[in-house]
Amino acid sequence: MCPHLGGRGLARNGLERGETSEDAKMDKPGIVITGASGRMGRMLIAQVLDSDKMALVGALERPGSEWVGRDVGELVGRPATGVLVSDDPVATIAKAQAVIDFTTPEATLAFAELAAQARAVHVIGTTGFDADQIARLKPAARHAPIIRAGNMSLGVNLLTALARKVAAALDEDWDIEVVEAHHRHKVDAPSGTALMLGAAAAEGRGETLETLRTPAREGITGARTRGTIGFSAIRGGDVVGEHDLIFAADGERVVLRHLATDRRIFARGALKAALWGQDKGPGEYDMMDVLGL
Ligand SMILES: NC(=O)c1ccc[n+]([C@@H]2O[C@H](COP(=O)([O-])OP(=O)(O)OC[C@H]3O[C@@H](n4cnc5c(N)ncnc54)[C@H](O)[C@@H]3O)[C@@H](O)[C@H]2O)c1
Ligand SMILES: O=C(O)C1=N[C@H](C(=O)O)CCC1
Repeated sequence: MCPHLGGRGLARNGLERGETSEDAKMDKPGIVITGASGRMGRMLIAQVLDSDKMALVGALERPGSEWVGRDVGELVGRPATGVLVSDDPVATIAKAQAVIDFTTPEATLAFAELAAQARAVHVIGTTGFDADQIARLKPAARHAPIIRAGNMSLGVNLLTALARKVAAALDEDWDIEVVEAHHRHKVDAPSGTALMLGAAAAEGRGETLETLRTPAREGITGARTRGTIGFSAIRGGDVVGEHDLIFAADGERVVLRHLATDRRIFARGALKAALWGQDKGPGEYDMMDVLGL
């Protein structure tokens, strides 16, 4: 781990004598967006540019991206901002008070180390981590806050709290299944949201998802094993994200459903997390912490 490069606690209210609004803007938490040209990256850049509570200080793309060296304004169909897309995470993250990251698991692991060196809040929306990759985030969380959630929307986090309660109230006569649908470009399954809902249901039953999760079904699977949690994934078109958590018993079903129709809900949650984390100590947090659920 390198010495402290960045640091938080820069936010303050009002202008100092002789200071312009542009100067004051620099005292707001400086945000770096990774995966800048991605579906979420563009959404995040637009929301940070529109916010009066934070300032965009950097944007990252993978080396070789056609967007490297171009102004982020161009990415979101706006005038030039002076912030150029970079492929240099070391120099860019050193300037950050928060890094908002919706990329890939391996990229996120590298950014976690750099955010920790800068003592910057790392907001992780990336999904598709395996257990080993999640464990590899731990050293970074000893130096700065990491806020990670498979879904940053208020609706899904509320539903997750509800899922825990419903699962606690219903016994194993109620089979639990998660069915999710996403756009044709999504690379991971089950979705991060599906895993959040499954984990909450398992917790409600006093178990972990690792013990209750049933492998994906294909062929002659045999009858369902009582008490397990199953997952099914649909991929197609431009579906933003749909999740059903189904509790199925003889004669009746309870279905908890979330439908996302606009990616702005995820970006909104991520910006909230970046601000919330500014006065938090090192550690691992999630959106339930941010939202106080
Ligand atoms: N937690 C949530 O609320 C939430 C919401 C939406 C998407 N996601 C997740 O966010 C991730 C991204 O989703 P998306 O739809 O924006 O994908 P996307 O493919 O459109 O965007 C990912 C971007 O990351 C860039 N990237 C990859 N490696 C990089 C690197 N080393 N450095 C910099 N940039 C790099 C890619 O070039 C791409 O532009 C996925 O894991 C997705 O599941 C999470
Ligand atoms: O578009 C995606 O990819 C999404 N990923 C998250 C997940 O895996 O649940 C959240 C919904 C959209």
